[in-house]
Amino acid sequence: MYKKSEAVIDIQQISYQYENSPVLNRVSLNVQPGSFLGLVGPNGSGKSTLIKCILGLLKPQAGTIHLFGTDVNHFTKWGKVGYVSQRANRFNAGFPATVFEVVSMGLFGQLGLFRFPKKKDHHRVYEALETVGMSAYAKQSIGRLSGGQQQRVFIARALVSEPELLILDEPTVGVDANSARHFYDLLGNLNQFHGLTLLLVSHDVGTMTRYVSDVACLNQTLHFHGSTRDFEANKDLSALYGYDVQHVIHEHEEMAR
Ligand SMILES: Nc1ncnc2c1ncn2[C@@H]1O[C@H](COP(=O)(O)OP(=O)(O)OP(=O)(O)O)[C@@H](O)[C@H]1O
Repeated sequence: MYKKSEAVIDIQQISYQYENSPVLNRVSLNVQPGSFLGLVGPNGSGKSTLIKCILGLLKPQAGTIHLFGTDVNHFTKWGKVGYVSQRANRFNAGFPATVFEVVSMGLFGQLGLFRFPKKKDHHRVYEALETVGMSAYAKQSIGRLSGGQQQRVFIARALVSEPELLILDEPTVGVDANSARHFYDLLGNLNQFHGLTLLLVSHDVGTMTRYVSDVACLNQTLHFHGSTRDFEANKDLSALYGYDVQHVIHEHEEMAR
């Protein structure tokens, strides 16, 4: 039995609806320190909505969410939480920022917008780029990198504030299979050797389950939450959540681009 204060994320019975359409129904989930949780579910099952609730961007109509033991409504230590969104790797070639500048943006939360990075911060940016194997690209323009390389830069941006929890929403959409594999290797290393707690939303269940320690299956309600081994042993569940899921872009997402 875990204590609430020990969980990195503790979600109790949350429900969320957009106007009249219910999306999350009494979802409870906890993420323990050092774990690597893969969140899976079909299109429209509420995964991104759940992530937005965890990040305090949406307020559930019922239930509670605690981050590091603090109610999300009162949580202020956002430097502990890194987030990489679905659309992080979609900069076009003309975007006027270097890789170094993009990663430096991850420090703004701590520095304040009007303080320029000092030498120490400079070092942290390079260290984060080193961790993701992209330090050689620091001076390049972000838009000229491949989708997979951009994605690594966004991980570096999230790492520069030295988070304890990293949340990634569909990070490998639009990235080729080889880059995606390298990307998962990187996440596996961050989890195992840097002790980072990870929450990953992905449709690529086959690849994901080779890396994650735990799996949560969501379709408005939580259908399963347990170890990867137990998920794979449950053949009906792994077939249902593993193979019939395609990534489809929603109309409201398309409009937001
Ligand atoms: N801003 C919004 N306004 C109204 N409805 C929304 C909004 N965002 C999402 N929805 C709807 O809520 C449901 C859940 O969406 P959500 O994006 O959380 O699902 P998802 O599991 O992340 O889907 P996908 O795997 O396709 O990204 C969908 O039916 C979606 O159309």
